[in-house]
Amino acid sequence: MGGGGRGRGRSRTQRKHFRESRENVWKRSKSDPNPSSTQTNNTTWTPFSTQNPAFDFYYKEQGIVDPQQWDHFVSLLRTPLPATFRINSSSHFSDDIRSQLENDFVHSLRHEIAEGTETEAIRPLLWYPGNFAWHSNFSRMQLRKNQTLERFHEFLKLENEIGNITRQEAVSMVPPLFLDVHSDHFVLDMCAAPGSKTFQLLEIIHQSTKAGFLPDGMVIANDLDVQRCNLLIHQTKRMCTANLIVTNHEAQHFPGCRLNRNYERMELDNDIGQLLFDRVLCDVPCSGDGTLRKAPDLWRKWNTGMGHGLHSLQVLIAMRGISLLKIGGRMVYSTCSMNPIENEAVVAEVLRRCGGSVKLIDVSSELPQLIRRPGLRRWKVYDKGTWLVSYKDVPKFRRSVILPSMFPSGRGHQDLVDACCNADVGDDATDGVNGNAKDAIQAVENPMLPESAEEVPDFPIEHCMRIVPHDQNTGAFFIAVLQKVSPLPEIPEKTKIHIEEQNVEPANQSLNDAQEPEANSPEIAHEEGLKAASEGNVNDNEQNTEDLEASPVSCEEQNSKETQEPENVQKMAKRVPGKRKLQIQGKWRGVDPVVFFKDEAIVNSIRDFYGINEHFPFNGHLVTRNSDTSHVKRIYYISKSVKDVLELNFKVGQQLKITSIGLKMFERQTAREGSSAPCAFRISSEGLPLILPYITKQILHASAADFKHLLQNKEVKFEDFTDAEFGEKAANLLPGCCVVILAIGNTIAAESLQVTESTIAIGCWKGRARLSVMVTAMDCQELLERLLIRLDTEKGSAGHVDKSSNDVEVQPVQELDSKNDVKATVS
Ligand SMILES: C[S@@+](CC[C@H](N)C(=O)[O-])C[C@H]1O[C@@H](n2cnc3c(N)ncnc32)[C@H](O)[C@@H]1O
Repeated sequence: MGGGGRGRGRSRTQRKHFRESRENVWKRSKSDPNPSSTQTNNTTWTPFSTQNPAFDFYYKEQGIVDPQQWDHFVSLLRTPLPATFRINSSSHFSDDIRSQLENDFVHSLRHEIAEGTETEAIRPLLWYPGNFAWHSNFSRMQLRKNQTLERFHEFLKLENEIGNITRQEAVSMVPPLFLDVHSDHFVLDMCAAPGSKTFQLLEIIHQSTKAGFLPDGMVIANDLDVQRCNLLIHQTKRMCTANLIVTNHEAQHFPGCRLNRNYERMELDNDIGQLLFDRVLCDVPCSGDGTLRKAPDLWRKWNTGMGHGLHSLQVLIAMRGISLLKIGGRMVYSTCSMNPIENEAVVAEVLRRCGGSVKLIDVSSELPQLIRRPGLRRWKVYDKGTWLVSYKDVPKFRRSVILPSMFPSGRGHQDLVDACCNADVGDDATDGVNGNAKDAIQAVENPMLPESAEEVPDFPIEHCMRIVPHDQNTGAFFIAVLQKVSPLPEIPEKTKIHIEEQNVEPANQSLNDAQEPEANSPEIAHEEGLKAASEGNVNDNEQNTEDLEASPVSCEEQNSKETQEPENVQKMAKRVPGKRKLQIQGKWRGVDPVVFFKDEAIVNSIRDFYGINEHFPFNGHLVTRNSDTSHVKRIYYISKSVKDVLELNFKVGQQLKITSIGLKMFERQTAREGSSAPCAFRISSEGLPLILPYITKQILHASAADFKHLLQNKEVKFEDFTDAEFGEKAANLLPGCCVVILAIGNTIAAESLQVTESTIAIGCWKGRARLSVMVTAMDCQELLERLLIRLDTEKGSAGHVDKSSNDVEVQPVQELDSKNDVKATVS
């Protein structure tokens, strides 16, 4: 999906204005003379009136659509995209959500909206495994504005915020599915922000994990843009995972973290000697023209130069991904662009550079219900008003911009390299894409290039997949699945430096336009995202973080050619201006150190207070973002896999620039009564599901009536609980944090209750006279929904839950606290 900073650098007013102008782009009207408009349930949509003739011209000529399908293709591109969403397959509540959707919305919406038609208003996306993904017949704007859909829209918003549902464009869900991720895989998501695919990868990794356990795998989600990293952190925070590291690197220079060969093998307490991945997702920055349906304003800006400017960066990122892949590992390369220069040309160039060590896999038998088209075998390059069929057609003065690798055969590549090393850069060097004309590479024409040679790739490039809007009413996407079958060939040093440097667009400036659609996608959190992200572990220090910046790479590792950090990192740092310079390896000032938390006194006090049994591993699994452990406010829990990577990172001189790691497990809490609570740390809502099966003290089991009472009132005096015995037990707890579990049926005897994945529990604070709930209003609202569904199921009533007959007061969403945890009002 086209990424890049929509909303970035805009003021609140500018953003509001921007949202409004976007809404005006698709104008709604009752009478529409335009034959290409779409009729949906009595609402007629007039398509955006501005077309881009260059777009039509380019894609018609590239032959991405059969001429007889062209009108259908364009009419769909000009029609708003139907909203799609996915139930979090690893969520404890996914069964509840599914039954709520089926009971409340499929039937009622069909009845109210689509009466008299055969079409269901919402239905499962059949190609998505397990039918976790759903398709609606409404665009996002229809969902927002149509009153009949209001309750459904509120449901989607709430469940999305909580993390049980993710609103995501259907085609954007495809690339992670072709990665074939297993729960024990180490996965790298190279260009991950805003994180919709990262979330999906985490879902897959966690899918069959039992309560209280963590999968063996992990995900590293990386993005170049620090602000988009914050969106990513906000997005993935909803997953409550201990198996994630968020990093902030240029993907093409992602560190290899290879241990010095002289490192004593004996000292390794794990098997990781370098950072290699089972799976790599390479969802690169692109021109984003496959997202026109949700970002029609891109149409105005679209031009062929966008693809040209990104091609080299895309190749570099994909090559780095391949080099970080284990032998036998899979990499998915994807874009939300239809442009062959960003797609087939990149894949073909990667295959050429990898010389047989990487294969393009035929995945036609996977996800059979997903309609896709084969990759193009022929395409042309359009530059300055001319179609170029082969590199030999490129005028000399354009050879800094139009590269051999943009053509199907890729021929001319070696000539370009040779020319780079030999040729003088003359005065005729014109504007390179990156604006540094003097650095532009000059190539000489290869007189040996056979005139008649057919311009097609030497690879089965048709194994790539193109998803187009008019096949299944979606956006457009390009996907290629690659497998590394043997080590990469050694690249001559001279060539390598040249390849690294050629024609790389200064990403932050030029990508902004191209990436706007992604930034405006439904899956992006809005302002709250940034706000909440700052509550993540990006910055946990109260002191000046400048002093604490991660140390630059200091190891003298003897990297293999394959995993070595490209030598020109420092050169790049000198070349790039301002902000980007700060973002080069370990130089970004806002990132706090990651420190293993080893304060035994605190750890023991937590263990004793909650009676956490010894099966829950603490040793080496707790980290903080503050080197002064006496001032630690938050303690994060990391999985064994993340711990192994972190230990490796320390051994190689902290090459990884980590912006977020692990799951917030404990948070310092001071009671209003002063220091009366024996334990200074409360369990955070995010960490509770993981640690719950191991807690033996400070725990209560409430009947549905008392649980509901707590959720509705947030504070309940001990004597006000329906069950007097429960009130008494609550009064007898030690002051401070405690956990209240919803009892099943009429059973509240603790011994008969087993914590499972679907157990509902909340953190509370035991004060002098009352229990106070320590979860957000939004979490309360969501838990009440779950409670009602459970009660309904227990009653055995089939079908619809009539919320109106229940005395639950649901709070309006806008009043909700954006924080995940709230401080309790301690009595
Ligand atoms: C297509 S978007 C990624 C969308 C993301 N995979 C998702 O599903 O939410 C591309 C991302 O690449 C990032 N990016 C651009 N240049 C990059 C680079 N050189 N290294 C790493 N990330 C980069 C952008 O900030 C943007 O967030």
